[in-house]
Amino acid sequence: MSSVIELRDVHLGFRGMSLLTGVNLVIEEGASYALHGPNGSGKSALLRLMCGITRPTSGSVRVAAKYLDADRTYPDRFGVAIDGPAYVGHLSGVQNLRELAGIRKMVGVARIHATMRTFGLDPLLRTRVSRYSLGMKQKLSLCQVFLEEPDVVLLDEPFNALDRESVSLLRNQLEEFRGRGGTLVMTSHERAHLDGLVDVALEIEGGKVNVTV
Ligand SMILES: Nc1ncnc2c1ncn2[C@@H]1O[C@H](COP(=O)(O)OP(=O)(O)OP(=O)(O)O)[C@@H](O)[C@H]1O
Repeated sequence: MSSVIELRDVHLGFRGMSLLTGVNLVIEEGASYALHGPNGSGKSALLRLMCGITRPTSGSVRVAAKYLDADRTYPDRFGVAIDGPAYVGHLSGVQNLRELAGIRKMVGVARIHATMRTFGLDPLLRTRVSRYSLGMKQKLSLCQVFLEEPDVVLLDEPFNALDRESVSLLRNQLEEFRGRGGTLVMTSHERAHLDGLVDVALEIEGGKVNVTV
């Protein structure tokens, strides 16, 4: 196995407060990780570090070269949902995804519709996203993550606001993603949702990350 992300002696602080204090962690290709810890322990902050949205105060975060090229600071082939859904409120769900797909032109309308159906969203629904329910916004965010068939997926509380059927749809999608060798790191306060979906459980405690399974 090769590593996708390596954190070496990572410290992260804000305004004199230390959140992470010497994190050493290797995310291996094709493995799935659960990231646990109490509210405010730094789970989202760690996910942001892993994809380069934020930089550590000290230490290093290295993403495997195959996901980066010379002019790239944000890794390629990563699907990330960390800080809640990002969308254009006055557009419909399908219009939002078409805008997103238009940036890289990797996928067409058929793939957009199929992805929406995977998560239980109707591609023909014309409701603007600002009027979507919380669960519908969450599903749209998951569509954004999986639309271009990423190799590495980082998800912060992906089961939030999902009803039972949608939880099952997401679990199916994550199983399929694992089945095709994807690398996954995700948080969930509802540990049962992750049953059978992860190889390694990580726990943030006192600014450090411990492997618990
Ligand atoms: N950019 C930032 N500037 C200042 N403080 C920050 C920043 N990012 C995170 N924090 C602080 O770091 C702490 C940890 O936040 P984080 O969102 O990573 O926790 P979490 O473990 O994901 O929590 P939860 O379980 O509630 O989602 C919080 O107190 C937060 O306010």
